[in-house]
Amino acid sequence: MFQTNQVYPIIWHNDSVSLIDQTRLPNEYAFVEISRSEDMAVAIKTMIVRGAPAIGVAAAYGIYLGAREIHTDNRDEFLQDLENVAQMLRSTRPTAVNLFWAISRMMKVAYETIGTVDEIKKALFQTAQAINAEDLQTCQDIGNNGLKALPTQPGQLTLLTHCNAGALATAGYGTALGVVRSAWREGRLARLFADETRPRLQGAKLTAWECVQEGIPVTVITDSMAAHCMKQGLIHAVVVGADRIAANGDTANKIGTYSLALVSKAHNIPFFVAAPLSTVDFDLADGSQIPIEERHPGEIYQIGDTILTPDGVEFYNPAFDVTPAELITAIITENGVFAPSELKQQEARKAA
Ligand SMILES: CSC[C@H]1O[C@H](OP(=O)(O)O)[C@H](O)[C@@H]1O
Repeated sequence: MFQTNQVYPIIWHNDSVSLIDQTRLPNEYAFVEISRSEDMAVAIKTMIVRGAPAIGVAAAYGIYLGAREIHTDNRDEFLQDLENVAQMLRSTRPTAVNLFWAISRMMKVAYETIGTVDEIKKALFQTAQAINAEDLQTCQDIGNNGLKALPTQPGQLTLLTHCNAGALATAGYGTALGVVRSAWREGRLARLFADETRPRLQGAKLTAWECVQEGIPVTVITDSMAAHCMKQGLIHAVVVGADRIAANGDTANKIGTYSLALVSKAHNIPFFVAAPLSTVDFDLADGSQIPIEERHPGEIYQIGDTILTPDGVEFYNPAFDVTPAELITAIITENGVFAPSELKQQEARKAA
């Protein structure tokens, strides 16, 4: 399952969780060892670990780490204290539904495990490990299903992506970048264009880094260049990730995705969303109620030690936007490729 030459952002190692510190890439490939639930919450909130599926996996381990910190043999007391851990992890970031899905799955195991507190803790550890392994397999399935969706272009494709929906944003392999990886490995990809993705620059820093690791030709552009590249005929298709997809296919993803979908439509370029079913919120009829995280304005006005703006200005820093289903050509999942209107049929196949 886990191969030595691949990128895995979250690994259980030496009785703690080893996270790639994504805030230090691409200049440093460093790890943070997490052995306490509070530290996992900080790692998610500060984006040491980020990406919808990845923060779901991280939260799952966070629940287990929290369970380990509870010292009682009384089941009711244990479950009450574990609820407090779950609430702490739920409060880290509001948009990616994978976080809430993973916490819900872990808490269901805690309540449904008949046995001692120690037996519950063991079941929680096994479930966190399973969520990690399942997401890796899911991403590989998404990548392969993406091959059926991509245009059958004479010659090789040039794709464009936004932000980082790669191995770093998942348990490994990636969703949107998983489709790119599969196309590259099948000899169908000529080049990837990566939006730098202001303000956190996940495209320039993380997607480009993943491509260089794998030898995938990558061109980094600023977000505002995407329309021009499309008008020049440089882009054959767009594939992005997702943080929360509503039942009708409306999709919340990194800020800038909505405008990318609009220009894709204007240029009649296929626009794909690649995501596991754990990213679909079937309880939401449409995207109007998806909570959009607002982050610190410093992400806008500061890069490194450089302050970009004068005093006296205001800032608005929504980390995500919502792309309406009608702008999405298809949603690529582990179960296949679906038009947004077909997504509802997949509800029964989503792991509880
Ligand atoms: C595999 S989808 C990851 C998804 O999450 C990213 O957001 P963030 O970097 O803020 O966690 C971005 O929206 C990606 O598309």
